[in-house]
Amino acid sequence: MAAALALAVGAGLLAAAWRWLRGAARAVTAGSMRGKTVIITGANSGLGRAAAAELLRMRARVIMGCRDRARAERAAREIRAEVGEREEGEGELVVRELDLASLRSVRAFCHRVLQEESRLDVLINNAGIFQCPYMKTEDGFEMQFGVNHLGHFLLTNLLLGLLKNSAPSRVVVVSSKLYKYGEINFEDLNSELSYNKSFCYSRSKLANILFARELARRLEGTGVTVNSLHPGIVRTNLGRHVNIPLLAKPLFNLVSWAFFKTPLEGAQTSIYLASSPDVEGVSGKYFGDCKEEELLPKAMDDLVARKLWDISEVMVGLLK
Ligand SMILES: NC(=O)c1ccc[n+]([C@@H]2O[C@H](COP(=O)([O-])OP(=O)(O)OC[C@H]3O[C@@H](n4cnc5c(N)ncnc54)[C@H](O)[C@@H]3O)[C@@H](O)[C@H]2O)c1
Repeated sequence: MAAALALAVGAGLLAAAWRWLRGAARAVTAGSMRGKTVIITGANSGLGRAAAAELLRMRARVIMGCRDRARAERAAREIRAEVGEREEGEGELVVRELDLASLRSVRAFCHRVLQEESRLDVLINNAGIFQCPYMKTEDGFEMQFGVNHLGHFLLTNLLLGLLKNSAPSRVVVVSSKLYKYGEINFEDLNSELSYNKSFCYSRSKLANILFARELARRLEGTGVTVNSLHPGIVRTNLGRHVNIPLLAKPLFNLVSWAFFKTPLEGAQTSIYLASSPDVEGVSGKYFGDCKEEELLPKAMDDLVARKLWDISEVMVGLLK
């Protein structure tokens, strides 16, 4: 036990030194988003919070779409304190209620955005739920598929007109490398026959990529680009439903501190896709560490992507 602990501490120190040497803790993005409006879902925690702070630093008007208003207001206050006061027109942080597990809430959020905002330059579909026990959304969908895919599917579709009117504009979809273990099992999209929390997370993240590619195809020529990404393994609150035995917690914390990315490091690809001139006009691609990456054939299956789109339209009530 003592030897294992010493080994973990040694490895942790080595990893920390490596991170320091390569300067990974520094933000790699810079530039101005002055005059641009960005929506980030799940912006009060983890990757979304880090992206909100960076985009505010870059002078964007950032709308934080969050489920829990009090937590989101607290996060917004903290971010403003970190970033410093902004002059009028030099960036702003706005909190709006958005529960992706409720189609009613998604519709209300979009209704308010369409009433209040004259433009939308970037939509970052970031919020996510990971490996929760079997639960259903307000509308009766399996929670991970409902929040990670269907909620964002409706949200994006309802905001498409504003994105098109603001073109060139961008949709950024936060997926995960775990998509590799998912399948779009059309006969049980709601997991009524069986539920496996890991499979359902992976399936929802595969759905994110198929959605992004299909949306990119549908938006060709409109000036709205759509790309998906995986952020790497990041130290956030995403694992709140994962039970780690009490005794293993210190070791897990040490390993995650040493080897996982910080939220700011993990958010770099989202920020890059939202703001960099390098990806102007690039659409339908998948990124990791700010570089395009190859996808497995299952994530490039256009027939599955179209079928998923059609079924999702019916599930969220866009098509009767
Ligand atoms: N952390 C990682 O290692 C990792 C790896 C791959 C992909 N991701 C993806 O990154 C994204 C961000 O996750 P994170 O790691 O920052 O985790 P996080 O838990 O810190 O943040 C997730 C955010 O989503 C919000 N959210 C959850 N359910 C919601 C709902 N019903 N309505 C509105 N918001 C809701 C949470 O409140 C939170 O703000 C997720 O899509 C996740 O799948 C994370």
